[in-house]
Amino acid sequence: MTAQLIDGRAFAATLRARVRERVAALAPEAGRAPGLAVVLVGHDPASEVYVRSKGRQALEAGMKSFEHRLPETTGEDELLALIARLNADDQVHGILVQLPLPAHLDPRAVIHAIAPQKDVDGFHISNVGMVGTGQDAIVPCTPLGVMMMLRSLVDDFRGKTALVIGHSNVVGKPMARLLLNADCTVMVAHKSSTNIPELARMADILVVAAGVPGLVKADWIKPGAVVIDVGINRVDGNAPDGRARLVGDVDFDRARAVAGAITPVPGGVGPMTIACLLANTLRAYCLQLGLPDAPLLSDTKDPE
Ligand SMILES: Nc1nc(=O)c2c([nH]1)NC[C@@H]1CN(c3ccc(C(=O)N[C@@H](CCC(=O)O)C(=O)O)cc3)C=[N+]21
Repeated sequence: MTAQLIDGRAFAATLRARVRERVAALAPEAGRAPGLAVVLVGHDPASEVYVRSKGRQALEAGMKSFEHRLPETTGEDELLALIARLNADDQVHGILVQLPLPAHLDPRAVIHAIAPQKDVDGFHISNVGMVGTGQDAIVPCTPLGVMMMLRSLVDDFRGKTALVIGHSNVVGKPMARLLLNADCTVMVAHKSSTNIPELARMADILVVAAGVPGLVKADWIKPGAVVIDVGINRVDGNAPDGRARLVGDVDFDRARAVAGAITPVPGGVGPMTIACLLANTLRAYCLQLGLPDAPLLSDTKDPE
């Protein structure tokens, strides 16, 4: 058997088109468009790439994009003052502070300074707590994108068993909560747990967000399982042009022969993360303006 490839670029393109249509219908005048502010402190080259593509995709969706690039040496007071201004700015409906922050800045203090209704990353304790208690809230972009892809493949989460490898606040923990909210049976493993292979073999749904290239071996995978690879690791060499290439946390070439469906890296979860940021910005806009907030992709089975 060869696994079905889950095309994250196609899902993301469909979601972006739906966001664009909804924005055009809700805010025909540019002056009233949803606005996304992205804050980048310092010069992490990978972060700069994401900031640029977020800004470009926001504009393509008919939104306004505000970029704030601050020097590496920015003090916490200065960053908190910027967030206070963005919280008060009625052109800004979504605020994302790019992580990781330089070591002298406390990410918790910064995240919790963002108004929860503008927290399009879904990292504020208020949104985290709402999702944790099964309430409607702004959901972190990566797990949201994963749920949208899973919904197209899994008819009913009841009776299904999932393993999430990695328990970060950004991916693993919210991922586990969303699967629980969908009535899945959920296991969460630390990446260095010695019994991961046995746990994985029980999983109908395997979500890997460990940041370890090739961690998940083909013989850990239950035949026919849905495998979602959240890892984005840069490894040197091997690309035809000798440059660094991206690989996931799953031994993809061998896993393909066992899994029922699998996401590639690149072109899997990554593009959905950015598309979900736009969806969250639209959602935040609707919440702030008291507009109805209809589902975009989560309720559909087919990305076409
Ligand atoms: N507050 C905050 N929120 C984030 O969501 C956030 C962040 N900080 N810091 C950095 C990480 C990283 N991240 C990615 C998003 C999309 C791709 C993506 O689209 N990747 C492409 C490949 C891109 C390439 O070629 O480099 C793919 O997987 O196909 C990757 C990484 C969001 N992050």
